[in-house]
Amino acid sequence: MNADSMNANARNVAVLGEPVLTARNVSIEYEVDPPVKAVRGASITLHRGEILGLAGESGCGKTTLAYGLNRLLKAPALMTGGDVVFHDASGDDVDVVALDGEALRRFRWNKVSMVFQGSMNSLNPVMNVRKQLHDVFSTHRPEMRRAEREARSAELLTLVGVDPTRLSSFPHELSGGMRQRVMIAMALALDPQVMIMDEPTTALDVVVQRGIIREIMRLRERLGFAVIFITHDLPLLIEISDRIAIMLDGEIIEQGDAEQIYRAPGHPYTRRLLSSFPSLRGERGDFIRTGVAAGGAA
Ligand SMILES: Nc1ncnc2c1ncn2[C@@H]1O[C@H](COP(=O)(O)OP(=O)(O)OP(=O)(O)O)[C@@H](O)[C@H]1O
Repeated sequence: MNADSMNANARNVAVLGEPVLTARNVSIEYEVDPPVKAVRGASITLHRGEILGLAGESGCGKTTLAYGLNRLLKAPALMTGGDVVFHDASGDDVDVVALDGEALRRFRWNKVSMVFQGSMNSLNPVMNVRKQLHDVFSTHRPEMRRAEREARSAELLTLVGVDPTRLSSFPHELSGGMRQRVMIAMALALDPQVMIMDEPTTALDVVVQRGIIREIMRLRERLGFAVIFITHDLPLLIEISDRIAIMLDGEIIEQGDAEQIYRAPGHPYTRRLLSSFPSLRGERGDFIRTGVAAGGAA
């Protein structure tokens, strides 16, 4: 991260203040034999417009927590305790754990959307991009007319850096990077206030990854949504996040400003995690400067 973007992030944190999603003491178990306590008393606060990075080694519970926050858990996973509250821009607080039926359906994707690990493979192979985007609107915005759906679909593709002529393409006609951009467009379709991104670029090559991350950063600046960004790539996380939460064995063991976590990690595990990425230390022990946050098209 360069000095300017670091300062911009610091400013964001300073003016953000207001939470958009608060999780307190969330516990999630897989009810198998023996049971797996995948998330244990996790508390996080996501502020309006910020990027909160969630880091930790494989199996520590990041994906399970993300699913819990968006009420996407399926058996044998069960949230055994805790509160999740969404603080809507309208001023209403939504008890996410209590939502069900129609209210839950309306909440998901409208308020909080998710880009899953490997989600580029979850596009329907026999439908073109237009139909898949239009379906989001027919389900969630039935009042939209066809011409509006078409215009919004084209606008969304443009936003994520895909030519709108691709609306007519089928998934197999797109590269992996393009498919992932289409998934991000779908997650953006209903203008959510929070996007949860679980390893959104891991399956892609590094150059394509960087392009997509840059696009996400730009979109966040422009549209103002908050992001929970999950990845194994701690250097990337330090570079793009305003704040970082570190997870170990189902617990959030440390949470703070990205710069603070980088410069003065409080927990021995965080120090170990940081030292496992030698690339994080330049000659002067400064932030790496790859320019992801700084811009330039992919
Ligand atoms: N369906 C399941 N049944 C039983 N245990 C599960 C199930 N899914 C996940 N787990 C366990 O829950 C724990 C947390 O898994 P989770 O996938 O949330 O971790 P993660 O940090 O996201 O890992 P990764 O980075 O590899 O995706 C792990 O011990 C995992 O083995």
